[in-house]
Amino acid sequence: MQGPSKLPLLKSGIPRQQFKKAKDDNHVSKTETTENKFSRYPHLKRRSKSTTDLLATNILQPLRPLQSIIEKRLVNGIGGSTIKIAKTLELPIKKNVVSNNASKVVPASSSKVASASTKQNGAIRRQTQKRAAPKTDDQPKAKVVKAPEKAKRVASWDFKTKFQLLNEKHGKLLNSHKELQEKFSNVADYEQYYQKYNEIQTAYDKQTKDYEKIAIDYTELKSKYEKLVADHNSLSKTYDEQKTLCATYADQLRTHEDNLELKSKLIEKLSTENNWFKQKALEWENERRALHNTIFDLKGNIRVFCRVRPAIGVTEDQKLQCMLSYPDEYSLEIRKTKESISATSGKPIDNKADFCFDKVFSQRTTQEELFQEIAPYVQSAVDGYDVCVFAYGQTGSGKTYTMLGEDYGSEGVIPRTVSLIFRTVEGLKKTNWEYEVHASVLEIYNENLRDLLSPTGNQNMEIRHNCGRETTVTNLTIEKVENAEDLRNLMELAQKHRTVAATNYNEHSSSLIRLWSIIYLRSF
Ligand SMILES: Nc1ncnc2c1ncn2[C@@H]1O[C@H](COP(=O)(O)OP(=O)(O)OP(=O)(O)O)[C@@H](O)[C@H]1O
Repeated sequence: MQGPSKLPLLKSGIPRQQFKKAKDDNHVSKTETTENKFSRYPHLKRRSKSTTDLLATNILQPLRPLQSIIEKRLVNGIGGSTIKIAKTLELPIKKNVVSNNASKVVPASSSKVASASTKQNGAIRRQTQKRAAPKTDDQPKAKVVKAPEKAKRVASWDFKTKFQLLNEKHGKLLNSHKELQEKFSNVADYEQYYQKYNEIQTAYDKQTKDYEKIAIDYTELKSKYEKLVADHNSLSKTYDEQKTLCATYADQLRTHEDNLELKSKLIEKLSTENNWFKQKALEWENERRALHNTIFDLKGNIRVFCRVRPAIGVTEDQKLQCMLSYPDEYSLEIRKTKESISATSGKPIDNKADFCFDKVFSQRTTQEELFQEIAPYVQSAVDGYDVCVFAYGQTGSGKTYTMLGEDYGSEGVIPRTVSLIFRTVEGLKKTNWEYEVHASVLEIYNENLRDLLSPTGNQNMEIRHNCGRETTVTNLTIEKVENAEDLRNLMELAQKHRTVAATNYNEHSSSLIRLWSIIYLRSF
């Protein structure tokens, strides 16, 4: 260890080697420092300390709150005079602050000019640093470049002048403070900006909510869009299939159209032939009618048939009084079972009788077989000729059974005639014939006429014959019938009226003539 006592001391009492080191480190001025002077003039040092304390208490301390503001203003480019004041007052000044004036605060390595200026004013700066060092050890140190103007030298003991200078600087600081206050009046603008900011924030929040809503809608729409795209693809596929199908159908349609054209021509040809055949059929029909009528004329206009009904209420062991035999289809032979002897000659009487008819129907003849013989007359009626079919015989002989019949399968002549008429008419309509069928039912009893289709049974009726050989009955109900069912209904109605009227006369009287049906056809 090297103790300080062994080093040569300077006049101020500082070891020379230490002083030299301080000088090299630029911590100590070449000239005599204020501290040395104070050490030489203790009374000045005491006065100086009390004045510095006074300044620090009364001037510097109130100005401390402005320190940060001044720094900000310096950063924002406030004039170099403020920097000077700050430097003078040893206020901590931020680095990297560049002023437009001659005085600058710059980084130590940023400018050679700054270094040169620092050298020129090294003494003053070192003095200031030395004074300020004990007060603000923890404050950041700033490299201050003083303006090149020559500072007014003030004697170190002339505290009055220093105080005046400080007062002037204080006044300048106040002015600066005033300027700053004026500039801080822009706070109102900031409030407006803040209000504007709030409005913008509110609008931003609203826009954010709208955006979120739109985002949700967008998601839904996107899913819908994707669904629609899928549907579109499906429909497109179906459309393509249908298009292909349409093309196939179009080809088929063209083929059918060609076929249709051919068939139309064929139909036209067949239609011509059909008309020819219709014409021929009409001619043949007229010829047939003429031949049919000729045959009936040859057979005779009035034809008599005989039908034998089976015995009713007779058992097989009971012996009948007569025997029937049918030598041929036109003859009927009746023979008595008991021989009788002539009272005059005493010889046996011939008990046999022979009858001839246009046709004989035995008791085994069915309704169908009988109608086969009647049917040609129906054809004559349809051909336009007058035809009358009636049954004659004693009571219980089977007239009603033959003409009307009984249950299903044993229908008589009239129901079968009705069915045949309408079948024939339907066939003839195809050969351009038009038919109307009318029906009436008339009963004659003791020269009195009764209309069986009228509920009141019209009494004022007369039979009249005109020159055209047409026989009519006045006030007779004539109903137009469209089909077989209509005609059967009319016959049921006539049967009903007949039953009511039967109480007024003798049903078994030979004076009763019942014209069950007068059916006439009108052809065009
Ligand atoms: N061919 C037949 N086959 C079977 N039964 C028959 C035949 N003809 C008639 N009959 C029967 O004889 C009975 C008398 O017949 P129907 O009533 O037809 O006689 P009718 O001549 O009409 O008598 P009326 O003049 O009194 O009215 C009936 O019971 C009927 O069923």
